[in-house]
Amino acid sequence: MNRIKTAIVGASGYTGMELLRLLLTHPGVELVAVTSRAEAGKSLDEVFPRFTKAPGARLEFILPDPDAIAATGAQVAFLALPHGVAADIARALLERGLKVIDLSADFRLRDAAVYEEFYGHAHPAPDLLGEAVYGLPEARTPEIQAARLIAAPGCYPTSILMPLLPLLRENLIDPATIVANSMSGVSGAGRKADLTLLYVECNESARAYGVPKHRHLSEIEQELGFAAGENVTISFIPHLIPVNSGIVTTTTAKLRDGVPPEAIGAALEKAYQDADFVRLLGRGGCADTKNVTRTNFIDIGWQHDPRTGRVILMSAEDNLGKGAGGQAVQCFNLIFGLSPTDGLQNF
Ligand SMILES: NC(=O)C1=CN([C@@H]2O[C@H](COP(=O)(O)OP(=O)(O)OC[C@H]3O[C@@H](n4cnc5c(N)ncnc54)[C@H](OP(=O)(O)O)[C@@H]3O)[C@@H](O)[C@H]2O)C=CC1
Ligand SMILES: CC(=O)N[C@@H](CCC(=O)OP(=O)(O)O)C(=O)O
Repeated sequence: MNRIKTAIVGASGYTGMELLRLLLTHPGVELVAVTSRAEAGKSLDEVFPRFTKAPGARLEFILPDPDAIAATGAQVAFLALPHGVAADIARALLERGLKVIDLSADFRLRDAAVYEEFYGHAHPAPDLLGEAVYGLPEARTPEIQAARLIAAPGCYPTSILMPLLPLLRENLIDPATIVANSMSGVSGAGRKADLTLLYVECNESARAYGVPKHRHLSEIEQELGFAAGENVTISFIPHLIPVNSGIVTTTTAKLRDGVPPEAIGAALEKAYQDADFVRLLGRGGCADTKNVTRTNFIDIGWQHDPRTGRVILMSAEDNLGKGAGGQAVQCFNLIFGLSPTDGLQNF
């Protein structure tokens, strides 16, 4: 079988490293380019000794220059770059005939004005927003299969949208009552020097941040709105906790009048019973990050509180896995007609 010639742009960061972990042994992938400005000229195993015995470990980092990337024959590029930077490189690679799977936030929103409101600068490529597909595979399989440009969802949004979308589509909950609390490991903030992310600052610390308007609210509310068929505004409170990776999210919302609690479990089963990477824990199942880190799974449990009339949804994923690199590889498998689980069978 011809393997797909693949580039990772921004391969020296945390999501880039997770993509390397998944793609170096993916049966359908030939890794032909990895980029980093700081590491250009060094080989993968020099930068990441953990990959020393992996096939392709001697591949050298190059600069993130679109011509140089295209010259390697790459057919597809994963962009693991900061938002604001990814859009220009995406455009240049699309113009050179590559497909692009962007892990940044640059193409997740349909409305450039909402991007500007939440990201604080004008959208760098508003003309491409119309064709980008929000890459949540369980919700958009046919669109992803046909796409040239994928916007892989954010880590928090994935953990919030996966349990809520089936309930909103079936009109089981009141969207105005949704409250989501998430806790994330520190790798969610990227591999960068930042005083607040130093070991001593984080390792005995747990705190909320980004309140009341974390930038992920923009895509969460966009996607919830599509499912509900109306504008949706929610409360979302992220927290930083002292683990390397993993996100656990607890979301509550009021059931619509007359909806029996069992309808929640039935809607989740209907949506995800055949999904390769969703594990339903049933009523009372409390999702735990320890069961999902280093995998592409999202675990989802639920409970009903008769005192408040609220459903409680509990989800856990790896922010670098289902929240980023793993989900991007799921999209890659769909685009190239590969087996959905290729490269992702880590337990
Ligand atoms: N970490 C996470 O859990 C998640 C992250 N994401 C998103 O994925 C993207 C990557 O995140 P993450 O891996 O954490 O980030 P990192 O900061 O860990 O890595 C960023 C990468 O981009 C490169 N880079 C940085 N600035 C530029 C630039 N101006 N031009 C070209 N290359 C650049 C860096 O290498 P160098 O500086 O050497 O060029 C590095 O390889 C971000 O958009 C992030 O928001 C999405 C979901 C989850
Ligand atoms: C713990 C932590 O800092 N998490 C990051 C998650 C954001 C992220 O990676 O998301 P994008 O892909 O949308 O940029 C944050 O809150 O900014």
